[in-house]
Amino acid sequence: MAIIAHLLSTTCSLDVSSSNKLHFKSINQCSTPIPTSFNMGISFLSLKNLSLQSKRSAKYVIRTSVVSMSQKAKTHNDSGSQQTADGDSSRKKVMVIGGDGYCGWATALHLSNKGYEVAIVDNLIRRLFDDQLGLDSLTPISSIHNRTRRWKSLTGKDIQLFVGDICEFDFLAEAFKSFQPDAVVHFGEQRSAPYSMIDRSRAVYTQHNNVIGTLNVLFAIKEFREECHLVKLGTMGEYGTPNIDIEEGYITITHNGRTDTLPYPKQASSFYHLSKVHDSHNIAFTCKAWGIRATDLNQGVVYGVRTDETAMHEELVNRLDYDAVFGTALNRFCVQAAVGHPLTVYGKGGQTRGYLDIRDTVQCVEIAIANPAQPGEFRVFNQFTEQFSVNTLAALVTKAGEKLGLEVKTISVPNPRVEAEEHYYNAKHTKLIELGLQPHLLSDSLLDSLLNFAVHFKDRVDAKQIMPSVSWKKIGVKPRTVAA
Ligand SMILES: O=c1ccn([C@@H]2O[C@H](COP(=O)(O)OP(=O)(O)O[C@H]3O[C@H](CS(=O)(=O)O)[C@@H](O)[C@H](O)[C@H]3O)[C@@H](O)[C@H]2O)c(=O)[nH]1
Repeated sequence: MAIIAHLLSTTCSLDVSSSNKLHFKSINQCSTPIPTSFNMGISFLSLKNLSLQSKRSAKYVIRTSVVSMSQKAKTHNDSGSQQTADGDSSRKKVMVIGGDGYCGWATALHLSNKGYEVAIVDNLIRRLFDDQLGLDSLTPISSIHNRTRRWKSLTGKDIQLFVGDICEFDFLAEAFKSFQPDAVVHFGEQRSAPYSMIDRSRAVYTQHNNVIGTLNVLFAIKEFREECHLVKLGTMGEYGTPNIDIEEGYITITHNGRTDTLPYPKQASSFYHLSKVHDSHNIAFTCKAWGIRATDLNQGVVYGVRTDETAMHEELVNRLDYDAVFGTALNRFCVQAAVGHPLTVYGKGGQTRGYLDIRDTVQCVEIAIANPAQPGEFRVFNQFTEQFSVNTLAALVTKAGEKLGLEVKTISVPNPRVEAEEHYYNAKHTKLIELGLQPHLLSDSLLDSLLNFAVHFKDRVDAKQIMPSVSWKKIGVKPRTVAA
């Protein structure tokens, strides 16, 4: 281990192959440059003694936990099983890109628990964003290596790990050829709207990382694994807030006497949300042109932290963001209530979105994988279970907080975003239900447990991270640190 640690702190690239041989390549040989935006932005950022150069050597490739023969030979009767042509029972292989993040980690464990053979692909940059901006998860989270080791020791199940950047095609190609996935779940994107609106470099980074990463995944499927089903995390934010019902991906329009079913109009409202629109177009095109099979999961705002698997051990605990850059509305409100900070409703608070429990995120992805799209099909599911306005969420958290003896106040914060604050919103979300989704609707007990969770960790809250400091209108070209 000491040797490996030393090597990682130098400018070497490391590949631990399945034959347990170590392969070294110089970074110059194998990597494309860090996105320019990062090179530009980094010197302005508070790095809390972090050595960026060593963090950047996350451009190495580590592959661990090769599935043992004995494990392969086991019979699985759960949803991860499939019959091979010769009648052998083997497990469906799922590559979870972004498997160290909030939704990705919970999903990787869930699929592993259900009998799928899982590999996580991740460049660990989400952890670097926290270090750059001086943020931290409410919950203490273990390293990805400790996470997967703990999972193995608790369940006997291996999760393979490929640490690297999917924007580097060579890395992704190696991971594909080595793991040979039957399905790829792609969470590996910069997913914060405020992050994408900090400055020019973050806007460019977000679109480069998300669009190029997805393009590379599409090329990898075409080149190495034609039958592989792409399950891509999109967003309900692709649709914006039109004054008509939102359909699931497509709308049938009659115009000048002719009728066609067309992609639903996209009106995204941040450089992040726009990156998902661009992804959807690229995926739709490659389904048509190359026969890729894909499901775009237009997910709403996720809340909650515990899933059956992450609750098994403290080293498996998921991250929970409450800061104004990565924290999402309901999670933020629960943490705010726990520490006595007024709930931060932006503007008039009539902003309505689709929401879902993280336990339903993992269920939806499992359903999509178990019911793959056909070759050439670009399928779109709206992945949320209930709609709420921000004002309604604040009222629910106030009521739940009071039951626990917390005094909860709400303030109206000048809206840092450009978005409608009062609008019509009615989005369809029936396709996943038809395939068997059993929603965990927002209940008093979930709010109680989320609030209790937040109270438990309240000493870890940095109150300076709660108020928003990223403005949609003030975004400029100058790289900036989001001041705490
Ligand atoms: O303290 C807050 C935080 C948010 N909001 C409002 O709550 C709504 C939702 O904001 P959010 O930060 O919870 O969610 P958003 O930025 O839309 O992004 C999150 O939810 C998206 C789904 S959706 O919103 O597009 O349906 C995912 O794609 C993203 O990855 C995820 O970060 C917005 O109108 C926002 O203005 C407040 O009023 N107060």
